[in-house]
Amino acid sequence: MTMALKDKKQIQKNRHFFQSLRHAIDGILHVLKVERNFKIDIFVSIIVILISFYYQISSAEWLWVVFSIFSVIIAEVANTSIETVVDLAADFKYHDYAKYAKDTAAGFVVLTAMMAVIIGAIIFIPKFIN
Ligand SMILES: Nc1ncnc2c1ncn2[C@@H]1O[C@H](COP(=O)(O)OP(=O)(O)OP(=O)(O)O)[C@@H](O)[C@H]1O
Repeated sequence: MTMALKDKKQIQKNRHFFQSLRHAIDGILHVLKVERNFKIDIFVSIIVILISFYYQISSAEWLWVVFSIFSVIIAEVANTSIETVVDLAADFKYHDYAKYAKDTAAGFVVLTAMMAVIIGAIIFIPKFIN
């Protein structure tokens, strides 16, 4: 809705790459605005990046850290997208399928976060111990 209003209620296809990119950035900023968990994800990601610099982790470890951070962020953006479509389709009325869709989307985020925590534990616990 916000994006459509800014773009004079555009519903036709984007005309060029930068228009597509601007809408994609609008989408990510929208998630940042409406999802409290997303702000927490960004905060935790910054902490993890600072710890990674402090311990001077290897290139291979950086790859896993970047993979983990982006996985959680991507999952949050996908979750918000699914929630928005569900609200639109269900019109904010209770529906069992709306619950399944939202709960499974939330499960996707939780599984991704679990993976990130496990990867983080494998990389950082040995460094914390030594
Ligand atoms: N239209 C609906 N019909 C049935 N259940 C719903 C509906 N909308 C929300 N729910 C239930 O309420 C929960 C919270 O929904 P909401 O849209 O507020 O997600 P949220 O709090 O933003 O979730 P998350 O923390 O995963 O981002 C859903 O996981 C679902 O179980």
